[in-house]
Amino acid sequence: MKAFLILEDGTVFTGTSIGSTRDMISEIVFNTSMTGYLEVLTDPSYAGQAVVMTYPLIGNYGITPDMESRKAWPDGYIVRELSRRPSNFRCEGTIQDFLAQQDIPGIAGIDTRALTRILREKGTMNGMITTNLNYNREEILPLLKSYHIGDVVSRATCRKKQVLPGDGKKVALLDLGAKQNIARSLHERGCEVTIYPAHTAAEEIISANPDGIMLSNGPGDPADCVSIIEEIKKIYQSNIPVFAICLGHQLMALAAGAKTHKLKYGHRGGNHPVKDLRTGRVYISSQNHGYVVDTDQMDSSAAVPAFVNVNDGTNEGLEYVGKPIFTVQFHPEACPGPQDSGYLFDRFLEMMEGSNNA
Ligand SMILES: NC(=O)CC[C@H](N)C(=O)O
Repeated sequence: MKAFLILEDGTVFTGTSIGSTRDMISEIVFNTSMTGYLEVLTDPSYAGQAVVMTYPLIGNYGITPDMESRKAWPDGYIVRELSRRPSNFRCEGTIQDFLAQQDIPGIAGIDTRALTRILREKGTMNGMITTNLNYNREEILPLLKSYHIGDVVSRATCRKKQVLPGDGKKVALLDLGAKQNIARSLHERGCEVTIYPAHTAAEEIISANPDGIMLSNGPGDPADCVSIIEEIKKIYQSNIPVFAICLGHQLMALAAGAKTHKLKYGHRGGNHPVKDLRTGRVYISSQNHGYVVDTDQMDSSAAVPAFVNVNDGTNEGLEYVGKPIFTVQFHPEACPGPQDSGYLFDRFLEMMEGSNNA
């Protein structure tokens, strides 16, 4: 069946429908990872976005047990070509069936590199995938222009508190739409991990007396998370060690009085170089973010840059002054992508060892 991708600037791509055939409107973002499409699909940070994969052949190893959460999150999925016959000893099905089961509309057979060039030059924009042959472009364009994602963290977070037992440090993980490998990375280092829903009051977390608090990744515009930022301000005031990733990093910065802004087309992929300003060493990181902390206007008595993106010089991490808090914009939990920065979980463990609170 034919499908169309209509962009906010009026460009139309014609391809083949994959997954669900219903209409969808979303923000269109591109990911440059060459593998790990299942971890991308199940990363809750994609809630409220449709993902274009720039790598031209997707689905080669089918659906494997590499889910990063309970379901797929993107509103839509855009590929050049889907593998017709996946092959892998762990393969449990095809991506086509998975997208249909998860009710995600997609489009295949379009020039995803041409599409990515448009998004890179004009910036991220909204788009629609439709299978309606009689779509009316003039009616659709204003809908695309006025579309706004809204509160996606509430959709992506867990419903109930959950505990992963361990004999080591007690970590409270605030689930803003967390990828599973964050909890797994702490758990495999012996930690007892208590996962809290995003709207948990800071008092509840602090009164459980954890050795450390981890703020996870998550979807949407960080500045929209007004009530969560208020709770994070209380976490900032406590002297409990904090490690935060991506949305967690942005929310801690907002809680400390900084500002965030939207990047032209974001960083999404598995080969973004980041420099650790403490050691001068560069790591290749996994990334998925559209917003960034504005360090130009940040009060340097509150926090100082700890990592910087080597490609565009944007902030990739902060170290808080006089507080056991450090936060990163990239993904040390990888999944998908390089595991080079996994050592940051060890740094968090060391920080919990050294803290008065621990
Ligand atoms: N992976 C994330 O946590 C992303 C954070 C935020 N939603 C952004 O796009 O910048």
